[in-house]
Amino acid sequence: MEIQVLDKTFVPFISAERIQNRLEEIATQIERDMQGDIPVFIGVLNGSFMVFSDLIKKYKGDCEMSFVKMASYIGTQSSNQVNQLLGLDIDVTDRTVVIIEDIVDTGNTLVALKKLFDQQRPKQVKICTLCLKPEAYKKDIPLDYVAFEIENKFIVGYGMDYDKFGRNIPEIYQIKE
Ligand SMILES: O=P(O)(O)OC[C@H]1O[C@H](OP(=O)(O)OP(=O)(O)O)[C@H](O)[C@@H]1O
Ligand code: HPA
Repeated sequence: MEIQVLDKTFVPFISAERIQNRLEEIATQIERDMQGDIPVFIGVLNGSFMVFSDLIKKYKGDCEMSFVKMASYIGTQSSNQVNQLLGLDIDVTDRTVVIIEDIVDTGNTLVALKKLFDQQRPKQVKICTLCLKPEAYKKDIPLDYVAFEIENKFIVGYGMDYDKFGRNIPEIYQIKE
């Protein structure tokens, strides 16, 4: 069923069940790749709060976690300027960092995050994202874990907003054009 968020109409896109199934697979994949390392999971606020919570509940190994807060979107458009609103409060020197994003779109946020983390000389930085828009992403930072590759259309729900609204919707909706 269609939903309305502010002035835009959205149609159902990825169900809550499909999200949980993919997160189960990705948690298992990360566990396998850690090979004894204790990762530091970093959630990128605001958008990643739901995927972060669900993914780390499915991760069975030892881990640490923290958050950073970045913002760049106005409505449905990237402003191309990524502002860091909350910085890193954990020492990641020589640690394996797993950055958890809700979506990689233009990749502007990812470039800013990579710069922030590389300054701290971690052992490695892995990138995990719930959604990736391959047509929009033109940066060369490799993505390690991608739950869904999607077309280049605006989405909302499961943490992601349209102009601050829609984050609390438990599944993902796509804009109706
Ligand atoms: O690849 P990009 O084009 O940079 O887009 C991806 C970023 O955009 C969203 O954040 P936003 O800046 O909207 O802040 P929010 O997390 O508070 O919604 C999303 O959570 C990603 O962090
Ligand atoms: O499609 C999107 N929806 C919500 N937030 C976003 N941030 C980048 N792309 C998107």
